[in-house]
Amino acid sequence: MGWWRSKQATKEAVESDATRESEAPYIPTIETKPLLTVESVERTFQVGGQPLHVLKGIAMELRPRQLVMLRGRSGSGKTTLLNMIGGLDQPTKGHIFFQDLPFHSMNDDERTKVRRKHIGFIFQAYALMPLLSAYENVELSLRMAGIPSQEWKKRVEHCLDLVGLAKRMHHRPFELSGGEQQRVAIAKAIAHRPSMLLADEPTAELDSQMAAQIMSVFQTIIRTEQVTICMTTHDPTILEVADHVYEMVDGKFI
Ligand SMILES: Nc1ncnc2c1ncn2[C@@H]1O[C@H](COP(=O)(O)OP(=O)(O)OP(=O)(O)O)[C@@H](O)[C@H]1O
Repeated sequence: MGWWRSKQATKEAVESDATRESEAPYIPTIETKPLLTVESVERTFQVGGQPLHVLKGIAMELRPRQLVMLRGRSGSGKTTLLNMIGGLDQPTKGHIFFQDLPFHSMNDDERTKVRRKHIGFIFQAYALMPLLSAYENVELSLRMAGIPSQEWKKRVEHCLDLVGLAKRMHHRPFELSGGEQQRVAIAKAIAHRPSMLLADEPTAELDSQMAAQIMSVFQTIIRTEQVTICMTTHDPTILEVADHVYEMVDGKFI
């Protein structure tokens, strides 16, 4: 293809994109107000009577429908930070606002209520009930969140369909592969429609193909469920799908 023709092809592609864009409804990709704001956060543990400074002044933001990754070596403080973002732990110093709610000054009961309604968690080791089927595992999370029982069936089926497991919903965890179990855990974590999903090393136990499937499911649920995802990882190969990567070294971002 000559220079002119390739230029013409590009022009046509741009014009047809522009036409599609003008027909599509306007959906802003990134809203301006952050979902979560972390300001000057420090976390110190007392170990054997000595202070251990694990987080040393962290500032970050999560915006609606972003996929954000925390990357760093083992022991750098990623899980400690994720626990704080999810309201499971509180900073020694600094502020964490989930929307307008000050996680740093709210008590355990107040944070638990926010967590149950608005946050979903995914762990490295799936955390499924071994005797319950995929369907029953997801249903359990709706029951725990206090969702009315008449809504369960539709929502459970929808969530399992989203993660590509509609045909496996009556399997128990031991009848599923590691990647499939992690996808059930994702369905379980999004069932109550949280606005934020936190995942601690969700791909660590999986081979690269299964890890790629999990990242593809994350991209789908950001789009369809309007969720924001913050995850920790060691894996450099999955970083390219992130909207933002925070690199942590010894309790600080670099
Ligand atoms: N409750 C605690 N009490 C004392 N020390 C703690 C506590 N929680 C975490 N630490 C210490 O804080 C440091 C950071 O731990 P953290 O689990 O946040 O690291 P990480 O980056 O998530 O590591 P990994 O990738 O191995 O999970 C470690 O030295 C750990 O021993």
